[in-house]
Amino acid sequence: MSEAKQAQLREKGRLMSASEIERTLVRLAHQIVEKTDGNDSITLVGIKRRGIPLAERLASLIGTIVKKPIQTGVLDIQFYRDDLSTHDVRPVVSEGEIGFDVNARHVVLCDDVLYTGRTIRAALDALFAHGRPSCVQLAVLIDRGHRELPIEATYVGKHVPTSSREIIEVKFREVDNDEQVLLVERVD
Ligand SMILES: O=P(O)(O)OC[C@H]1O[C@H](OP(=O)(O)OP(=O)(O)O)[C@H](O)[C@@H]1O
Ligand SMILES: O=c1cc[nH]c(=O)[nH]1
Repeated sequence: MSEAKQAQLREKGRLMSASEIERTLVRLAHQIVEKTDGNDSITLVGIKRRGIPLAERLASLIGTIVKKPIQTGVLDIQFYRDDLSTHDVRPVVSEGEIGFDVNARHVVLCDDVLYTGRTIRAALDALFAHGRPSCVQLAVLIDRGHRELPIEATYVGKHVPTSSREIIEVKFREVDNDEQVLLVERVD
Protein backbone atom coordinates (compact mmCIF):
# COMPACT_ATOMS: atom_id res chain seq x y z
CA MET A 1 0.00 0.00 0.00
CA SER A 2 1.35 3.48 -0.89
CA GLU A 3 2.39 5.92 1.87
CA ALA A 4 -0.29 8.40 0.74
CA LYS A 5 -2.97 5.70 1.02
CA GLN A 6 -1.56 4.49 4.35
CA ALA A 7 -1.71 8.04 5.78
CA GLN A 8 -5.52 8.03 5.45
CA LEU A 9 -5.91 4.87 7.49
CA ARG A 10 -6.17 4.60 11.28
CA GLU A 11 -5.32 1.34 13.00
CA LYS A 12 -8.17 0.13 15.23
CA GLY A 13 -6.64 -3.04 16.57
CA ARG A 14 -5.04 -6.39 15.99
CA LEU A 15 -7.42 -9.20 15.05
CA MET A 16 -4.88 -12.03 14.90
CA SER A 17 -1.29 -12.50 16.01
CA ALA A 18 1.22 -14.72 14.20
CA SER A 19 0.49 -17.62 16.56
CA GLU A 20 -3.27 -17.18 16.12
CA ILE A 21 -2.81 -17.28 12.35
CA GLU A 22 -0.75 -20.46 12.69
CA ARG A 23 -3.35 -22.16 14.94
CA THR A 24 -6.13 -21.12 12.57
CA LEU A 25 -4.32 -22.58 9.56
CA VAL A 26 -3.81 -25.87 11.41
CA ARG A 27 -7.56 -25.97 12.13
CA LEU A 28 -8.43 -25.15 8.51
CA ALA A 29 -6.05 -27.86 7.25
CA HIS A 30 -7.77 -30.45 9.47
CA GLN A 31 -11.21 -29.25 8.33
CA ILE A 32 -10.16 -29.56 4.67
CA VAL A 33 -8.84 -33.10 5.26
CA GLU A 34 -12.04 -34.04 7.07
CA LYS A 35 -14.33 -32.65 4.35
CA THR A 36 -12.30 -33.93 1.39
CA ASP A 37 -11.72 -37.34 2.97
CA GLY A 38 -8.16 -37.79 1.70
CA ASN A 39 -9.22 -37.08 -1.90
CA ASP A 40 -6.20 -37.63 -4.19
CA SER A 41 -7.31 -34.99 -6.70
CA ILE A 42 -7.19 -32.05 -4.28
CA THR A 43 -5.43 -28.90 -5.56
CA LEU A 44 -5.05 -25.77 -3.43
CA VAL A 45 -5.16 -22.68 -5.64
CA GLY A 46 -3.93 -19.39 -4.19
CA ILE A 47 -5.29 -16.08 -5.45
CA LYS A 48 -2.54 -13.51 -5.90
CA ARG A 49 -1.19 -12.04 -3.76
CA ARG A 50 -1.78 -13.27 -0.23
CA GLY A 51 -3.84 -16.26 -1.28
CA ILE A 52 -0.60 -17.79 -2.56
CA PRO A 53 1.19 -18.19 0.81
CA LEU A 54 -2.15 -19.25 2.30
CA ALA A 55 -2.51 -22.07 -0.27
CA GLU A 56 1.13 -23.11 0.12
CA ARG A 57 0.97 -23.20 3.92
CA LEU A 58 -2.33 -25.12 3.92
CA ALA A 59 -0.97 -27.58 1.33
CA SER A 60 2.08 -28.18 3.50
CA LEU A 61 -0.04 -28.72 6.64
CA ILE A 62 -2.47 -31.03 4.78
CA GLY A 63 0.49 -32.90 3.25
CA THR A 64 1.82 -33.57 6.75
CA ILE A 65 -1.59 -34.84 7.93
CA VAL A 66 -2.29 -37.12 4.95
CA LYS A 67 1.40 -38.02 4.43
CA LYS A 68 1.52 -37.18 0.73
CA PRO A 69 2.32 -34.05 -1.26
CA ILE A 70 -0.59 -31.76 -2.13
CA GLN A 71 -0.71 -30.01 -5.50
CA THR A 72 -0.90 -26.21 -5.52
CA GLY A 73 -1.61 -23.59 -8.19
CA VAL A 74 -1.88 -19.84 -8.57
CA LEU A 75 -4.52 -17.52 -10.02
CA ASP A 76 -3.60 -13.93 -10.84
CA ILE A 77 -6.62 -11.61 -10.61
CA GLN A 78 -6.07 -8.11 -11.99
CA PHE A 79 -8.29 -5.15 -11.17
CA TYR A 80 -9.62 -2.49 -13.51
CA ARG A 81 -12.15 0.29 -13.24
CA ASP A 82 -15.81 -0.59 -13.55
CA ASP A 83 -18.26 2.19 -12.78
CA LEU A 84 -21.07 -0.32 -12.35
CA SER A 85 -19.39 -1.76 -9.28
CA THR A 86 -19.95 -0.35 -5.80
CA HIS A 87 -16.18 -0.21 -5.29
CA ASP A 88 -15.37 1.07 -8.79
CA VAL A 89 -13.19 -1.92 -9.48
CA ARG A 90 -13.95 -5.27 -10.97
CA PRO A 91 -11.59 -8.20 -10.62
CA VAL A 92 -10.60 -9.89 -13.85
CA VAL A 93 -8.21 -12.70 -14.55
CA SER A 94 -5.02 -11.79 -16.35
CA GLU A 95 -4.44 -13.46 -19.67
CA GLY A 96 -2.22 -16.45 -20.11
CA GLU A 97 -2.08 -20.01 -18.98
CA ILE A 98 -3.33 -21.03 -15.60
CA GLY A 99 -0.27 -23.24 -14.99
CA PHE A 100 -2.01 -26.33 -13.61
CA ASP A 101 -4.58 -28.84 -14.82
CA VAL A 102 -8.03 -28.15 -13.41
CA ASN A 103 -9.80 -31.06 -15.11
CA ALA A 104 -11.39 -33.50 -12.66
CA ARG A 105 -9.49 -31.83 -9.79
CA HIS A 106 -11.04 -31.03 -6.43
CA VAL A 107 -10.02 -27.37 -6.25
CA VAL A 108 -9.84 -25.44 -3.00
CA LEU A 109 -9.50 -21.74 -3.85
CA CYS A 110 -7.56 -19.89 -1.14
CA ASP A 111 -7.62 -16.17 -0.39
CA ASP A 112 -6.81 -14.02 2.62
CA VAL A 113 -10.01 -11.91 2.75
CA LEU A 114 -13.53 -12.52 1.44
CA TYR A 115 -15.41 -9.25 1.00
CA THR A 116 -17.73 -8.50 -1.97
CA GLY A 117 -17.03 -11.89 -3.58
CA ARG A 118 -16.02 -10.34 -6.93
CA THR A 119 -12.49 -11.74 -6.81
CA ILE A 120 -13.83 -15.22 -6.23
CA ARG A 121 -16.31 -14.83 -9.07
CA ALA A 122 -13.43 -13.95 -11.40
CA ALA A 123 -11.44 -16.90 -10.09
CA LEU A 124 -14.36 -19.25 -10.80
CA ASP A 125 -14.64 -17.86 -14.33
CA ALA A 126 -10.92 -18.54 -14.84
CA LEU A 127 -11.12 -22.08 -13.53
CA PHE A 128 -14.04 -23.01 -15.76
CA ALA A 129 -12.45 -21.32 -18.79
CA HIS A 130 -9.51 -23.68 -18.37
CA GLY A 131 -11.33 -26.95 -17.70
CA ARG A 132 -13.87 -28.75 -15.60
CA PRO A 133 -12.96 -29.28 -11.96
CA SER A 134 -14.87 -32.04 -10.16
CA CYS A 135 -15.55 -29.71 -7.24
CA VAL A 136 -14.60 -26.18 -6.16
CA GLN A 137 -14.45 -25.07 -2.55
CA LEU A 138 -13.23 -21.84 -0.97
CA ALA A 139 -10.93 -21.30 2.02
CA VAL A 140 -10.39 -17.80 3.43
CA LEU A 141 -8.54 -16.55 6.47
CA ILE A 142 -11.04 -13.71 7.11
CA ASP A 143 -14.68 -13.33 6.06
CA ARG A 144 -15.59 -9.67 6.66
CA GLY A 145 -19.11 -9.77 5.16
CA HIS A 146 -20.56 -7.20 2.68
CA ARG A 147 -21.11 -9.71 -0.10
CA GLU A 148 -22.35 -8.36 -3.44
CA LEU A 149 -22.70 -11.84 -4.94
CA PRO A 150 -24.11 -15.17 -3.69
CA ILE A 151 -20.68 -16.55 -2.74
CA GLU A 152 -19.76 -18.15 0.59
CA ALA A 153 -16.56 -19.78 1.83
CA THR A 154 -16.45 -23.49 2.68
CA TYR A 155 -13.66 -22.94 5.24
CA VAL A 156 -13.37 -19.70 7.25
CA GLY A 157 -10.54 -18.84 9.62
CA LYS A 158 -12.38 -16.01 11.33
CA HIS A 159 -15.66 -14.15 10.76
CA VAL A 160 -15.14 -10.43 11.36
CA PRO A 161 -18.24 -8.21 11.14
CA THR A 162 -17.06 -4.89 9.67
CA SER A 163 -18.40 -1.52 8.63
CA SER A 164 -17.80 -0.35 5.07
CA ARG A 165 -15.23 2.22 6.35
CA GLU A 166 -13.12 -0.54 7.86
CA ILE A 167 -10.44 -2.54 6.08
CA ILE A 168 -8.87 -5.84 6.99
CA GLU A 169 -5.11 -5.87 6.52
CA VAL A 170 -3.66 -9.36 6.39
CA LYS A 171 0.11 -9.43 6.63
CA PHE A 172 1.98 -12.61 5.72
CA ARG A 173 5.74 -12.91 6.18
CA GLU A 174 6.21 -14.14 2.57
CA VAL A 175 4.63 -10.95 1.15
CA ASP A 176 4.87 -8.33 3.90
CA ASN A 177 7.82 -9.41 6.03
CA ASP A 178 5.30 -9.26 8.91
CA GLU A 179 2.70 -11.67 10.27
CA GLN A 180 -0.59 -10.43 11.74
CA VAL A 181 -4.13 -9.36 10.85
CA LEU A 182 -5.11 -5.75 11.53
CA LEU A 183 -8.40 -3.88 11.50
CA VAL A 184 -7.94 -0.37 10.11
CA GLU A 185 -10.39 2.43 9.36
CA ARG A 186 -10.50 4.96 6.56
CA VAL A 187 -10.38 8.48 8.03
CA ASP A 188 -10.91 10.52 4.85
O1 LIG B 1 -14.23 -10.09 -2.13
P1 LIG B 1 -13.54 -8.94 -2.81
O2 LIG B 1 -14.31 -7.66 -2.69
O3 LIG B 1 -13.18 -9.24 -4.22
O4 LIG B 1 -12.22 -8.62 -1.98
C1 LIG B 1 -11.31 -9.61 -1.60
C2 LIG B 1 -10.00 -9.44 -2.29
O5 LIG B 1 -9.43 -8.18 -1.94
C3 LIG B 1 -8.08 -8.39 -1.53
O6 LIG B 1 -7.20 -8.26 -2.56
P2 LIG B 1 -6.53 -6.85 -2.86
O7 LIG B 1 -7.37 -6.13 -3.84
O8 LIG B 1 -6.26 -6.12 -1.60
O9 LIG B 1 -5.21 -7.30 -3.61
P3 LIG B 1 -3.87 -7.89 -3.00
O10 LIG B 1 -4.20 -9.22 -2.34
O11 LIG B 1 -3.01 -8.05 -4.20
O12 LIG B 1 -3.36 -6.88 -1.99
C4 LIG B 1 -8.07 -9.79 -0.97
O13 LIG B 1 -6.78 -10.34 -1.03
C5 LIG B 1 -9.04 -10.52 -1.86
O14 LIG B 1 -8.39 -11.09 -2.97
O1 LIG C 1 -11.02 -5.17 3.94
C1 LIG C 1 -10.59 -5.71 2.93
C2 LIG C 1 -11.36 -5.86 1.76
C3 LIG C 1 -10.84 -6.49 0.69
N1 LIG C 1 -9.59 -6.94 0.76
C4 LIG C 1 -8.83 -6.80 1.86
O2 LIG C 1 -7.68 -7.25 1.88
N2 LIG C 1 -9.34 -6.18 2.93
